[in-house]
Amino acid sequence: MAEARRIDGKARAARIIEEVTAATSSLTAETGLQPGLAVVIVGEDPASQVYVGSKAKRAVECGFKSVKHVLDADTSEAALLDLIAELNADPDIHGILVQLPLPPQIDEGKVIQAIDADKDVDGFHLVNVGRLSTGAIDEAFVPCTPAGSMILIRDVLGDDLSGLNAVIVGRSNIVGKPMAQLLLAANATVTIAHSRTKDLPALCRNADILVAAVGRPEMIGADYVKEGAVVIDVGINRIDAPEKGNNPDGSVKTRLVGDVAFEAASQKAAAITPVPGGVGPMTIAMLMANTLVAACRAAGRTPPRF
Ligand SMILES: NC(=O)C1=CN([C@@H]2O[C@H](COP(=O)(O)OP(=O)(O)OC[C@H]3O[C@@H](n4cnc5c(N)ncnc54)[C@H](OP(=O)(O)O)[C@@H]3O)[C@@H](O)[C@H]2O)C=CC1
Ligand SMILES: Nc1nc(=O)c2c([nH]1)NC[C@@H]1CN(c3ccc(C(=O)N[C@@H](CCC(=O)O)C(=O)O)cc3)C=[N+]21
Repeated sequence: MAEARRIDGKARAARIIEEVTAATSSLTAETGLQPGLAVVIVGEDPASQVYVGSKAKRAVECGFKSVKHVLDADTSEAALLDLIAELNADPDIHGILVQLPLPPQIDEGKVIQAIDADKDVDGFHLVNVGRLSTGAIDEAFVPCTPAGSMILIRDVLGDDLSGLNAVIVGRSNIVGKPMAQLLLAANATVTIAHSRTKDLPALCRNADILVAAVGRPEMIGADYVKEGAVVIDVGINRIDAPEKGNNPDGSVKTRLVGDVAFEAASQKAAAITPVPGGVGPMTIAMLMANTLVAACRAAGRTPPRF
């Protein structure tokens, strides 16, 4: 079979950002309301800092008010909950994102549930999880990574996935489970695999749609891929790249790879997302889309669909 089509998540994300920017401009012109996004980061994890930085940059591009709160790594749970209460009460803030993971002294579940469900642009609050899993998708905030992945899948296969087998590798609350809900809502036959799954390659070879959200660099090789499958690589793994030489400080340079061995899997897939430039940019675009939706709802307007 011919080499797979490379799904350009970066270009697709740029189109979503354009749509969000246009819709924001009308919302602000007609109602005077400017969408506001607050991003909260606890600690100095440099990888997280990069994501938070690009989120803030995109938010400004969209015409949002963007606020970033960086708290010390040793911040107490109580102090973080106080900040969330403040943001919940702030009428200029429509979306709140608390970057995960949080340091060990803070209970992540408690923090997520403290965010006003109507400002929960990550879609992690139990109310939004419940809406998604009961089919009230239009009222929910859908988690950004699965929502972005779903757009890429729909671009290739259309809105109705009837008769198609989807396998998701990974069962996290932020990626695997909501991804399964979206695929199910689109009529796919869904299987969720994880570290206890028996004979994973054989299971994956049954997938017309294969979503890898494992966190293991290039684990999904050609032997996991059905001929003609659509492969969505959610994984973001930074690995040493000695071939690139060293940084000025003597440390070895790194590169980003997904959970899928891209070249090998491309020989069998019909379409596949790269890393970088695949799901990652879509995640950020959907965060902007969710923030716009939150602001539209606050203004009593029907939000656009993405
Ligand atoms: N592109 C983006 O925007 C985003 C990318 N990511 C990336 O996606 C990946 C997954 O993230 P996340 O869901 O948070 O990760 P988690 O670590 O929460 O979950 C990983 C899942 O993979 C399963 N798993 C681990 N090893 C194996 C294995 N050998 N075989 C089968 N299953 C396995 C685990 O199984 P078990 O439950 O049994 O332990 C678990 O369900 C990471 O690389 C992360 O960086 C995450 C969020 C956004
Ligand atoms: N509350 C919360 N919400 C999140 O959505 C969330 C989080 N916590 N914690 C961390 C993960 C990870 N994540 C990514 C977002 C964008 C890229 C992204 O844009 N990646 C670029 C490359 C970026 C680079 O070069 O480093 C790409 O794949 O092309 C990656 C990863 C969101 N996450």
